[in-house]
Amino acid sequence: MASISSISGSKIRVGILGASGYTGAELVRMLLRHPNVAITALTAERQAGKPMAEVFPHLGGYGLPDLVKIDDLKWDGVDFVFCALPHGTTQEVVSGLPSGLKVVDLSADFRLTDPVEYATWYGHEHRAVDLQKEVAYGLTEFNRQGVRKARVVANPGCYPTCSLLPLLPLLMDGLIEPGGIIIDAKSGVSGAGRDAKQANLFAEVSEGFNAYGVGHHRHMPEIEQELRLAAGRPVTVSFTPHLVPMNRGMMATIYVRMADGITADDLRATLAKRYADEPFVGVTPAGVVPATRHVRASNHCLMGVVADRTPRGAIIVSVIDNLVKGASGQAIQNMNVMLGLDETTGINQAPLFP
Ligand SMILES: NC(=O)C1=CN([C@@H]2O[C@H](COP(=O)(O)OP(=O)(O)OC[C@H]3O[C@@H](n4cnc5c(N)ncnc54)[C@H](OP(=O)(O)O)[C@@H]3O)[C@@H](O)[C@H]2O)C=CC1
Ligand SMILES: CC(=O)N[C@@H](CCC(=O)OP(=O)(O)O)C(=O)O
Repeated sequence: MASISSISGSKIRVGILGASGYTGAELVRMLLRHPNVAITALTAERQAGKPMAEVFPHLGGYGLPDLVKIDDLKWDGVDFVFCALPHGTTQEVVSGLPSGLKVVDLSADFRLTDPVEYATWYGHEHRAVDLQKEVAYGLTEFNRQGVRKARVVANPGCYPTCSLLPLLPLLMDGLIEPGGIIIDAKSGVSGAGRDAKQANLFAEVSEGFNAYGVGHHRHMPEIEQELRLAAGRPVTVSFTPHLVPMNRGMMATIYVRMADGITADDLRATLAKRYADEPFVGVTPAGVVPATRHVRASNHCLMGVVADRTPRGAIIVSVIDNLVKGASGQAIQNMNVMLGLDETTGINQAPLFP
């Protein structure tokens, strides 16, 4: 049998932990068209031992390695790791990896910089406090330098990505007030992962939709952590996620109060200027708000701004694909930055419409 390095030539040999899950499969789908990458290892837990095509028939015929348990993985055949495991399992796994490996972690385990805050929201002590200090938060458009230098990158959550991209530039420029921000967000069901859960059964999800985590969702501290850095002072948000009957897609409808003398046109102009050179972030023209199908299966975030009738009120609508810019696409964007590749390599496909 040929060795891994001779199969992959000079390509970067990538391992995906959690490849039997939704974000793992999305990483595989996207990396198969990445010209600098060879997928050399895929792991699973309950599905270990199976060929990828048995778990995901749409990924058959690409010569992918079979799924193995993490403990059975041959690390000498891997240069770069994507970790797509449930939060709570990842701190121990990542801190046990060979020290030369670069990692993008898609879970929430390394996103909160304060281990005390982590313990408060995730219900257990942080298990890799020393490693946490060297992790970069990977909202790529706002931390390229940190991501470039980091060995471990914490990929942001899907709701934080969708909310932070419009809010950060406006807070940084003092165009909106840091108090009273309301984020009313909706996610497709793939956001909850592939694990069987009663709440995600067709009969529970279809023909209706529901709010969840009301008043206490764990993405709140992550959003506030990054908004605090942008505003230079504490920021609290009201954040309510909803589960809607679609497979993929996410929308955040955000209510903000503008600073004195600022108009919705000013907000739109500021966002358009901030993102003019960004390949993955766009702003819709006045009078147009984006829909989830405008970014489906792409690494794009699209946002629109409208004046509200309330005094100094504005409404921002931001959309992403939770599995792409909200997870696997942004993870590959971060890998590209960490490896000094063109940031758009392998992930610059247009959205799938309709
Ligand atoms: N889905 C989304 O839209 C987003 C997800 N994320 C985060 O990305 C991570 C992966 O999410 P997602 O792909 O949706 O999750 P899934 O539930 O679909 O997949 C989880 C994966 O982890 C494996 N796994 C589960 N438990 C263990 C364990 N104890 N040890 C080793 N492997 C294990 C599963 O293997 P098996 O099935 O074989 O047991 C599976 O491959 C999560 O942390 C999630 O919060 C982040 C942003 C968006
Ligand atoms: C629809 C749905 O259930 N979505 C998930 C968010 C997915 C995600 O980004 O979660 P992590 O922070 O674990 O990465 C949730 O609300 O928990």
